[in-house]
Amino acid sequence: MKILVATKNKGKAKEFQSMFENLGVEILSLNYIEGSPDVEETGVTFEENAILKAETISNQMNIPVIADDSGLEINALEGRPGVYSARYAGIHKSDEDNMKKVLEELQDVEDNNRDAQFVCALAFARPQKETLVVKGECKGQILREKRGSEGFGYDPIFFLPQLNRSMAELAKEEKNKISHRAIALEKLKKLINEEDLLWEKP
Ligand SMILES: O=c1[nH]c(=O)c2ncn([C@@H]3O[C@H](COP(=O)(O)OP(=O)(O)OP(=O)(O)O)[C@@H](O)[C@H]3O)c2[nH]1
Ligand SMILES: [Mg+2]
Repeated sequence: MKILVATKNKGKAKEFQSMFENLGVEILSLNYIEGSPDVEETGVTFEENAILKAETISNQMNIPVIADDSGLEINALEGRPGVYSARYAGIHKSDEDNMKKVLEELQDVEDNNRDAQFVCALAFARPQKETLVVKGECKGQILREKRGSEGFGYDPIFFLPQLNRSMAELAKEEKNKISHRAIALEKLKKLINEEDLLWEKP
């Protein structure tokens, strides 16, 4: 079985592939589809943007599609970068630039006020069926400098106190057990299962 994930982010696509591996599902991302459009993320919430991406691509291709809209919310920055996480330092800036901006903004913020969470909304859009939407969160703290080289995005500056490591110091199997994306995906699988049970009733 193949599932299309409406993302151009290679880090996300890899994590989905890994999380679906033991189910025998192959994940395709928009990087495989020539000329696939950039869906404009005009929503103000993660859920709105996930629905926008999933429904636009599902309507265009007439197939079921999962989309992920995710980001980092930092309490001391009133929830920023939030839905702007991918473009926090500017549209064409890199993960490095985004991390640098966050670290600079938090320079004078005390260690006990650096709480943050990663948030992931997943939308599953299907032709002629209601779109399913779920959300997962993972709590941590923002470090003062990068640690580790796994993962993507802000992982090197996101510290998990309960594991005493940064997200970028976790092996992919470990991240894919505790991450915002893993938690959201578990919820989505549950919803799909419940739905199947409903449909299977005589
Ligand atoms: O360290 C991180 N570990 C993660 O696990 C993670 N998940 C999301 N993020 C950040 O949030 C943006 C999403 O923005 P986003 O949902 O719009 O995705 P994107 O624009 O990169 O790709 P697409 O899916 O829209 O095509 C990303 O670029 C990252 O900066 C993460 N950072
Ligand atoms: Mg995006």
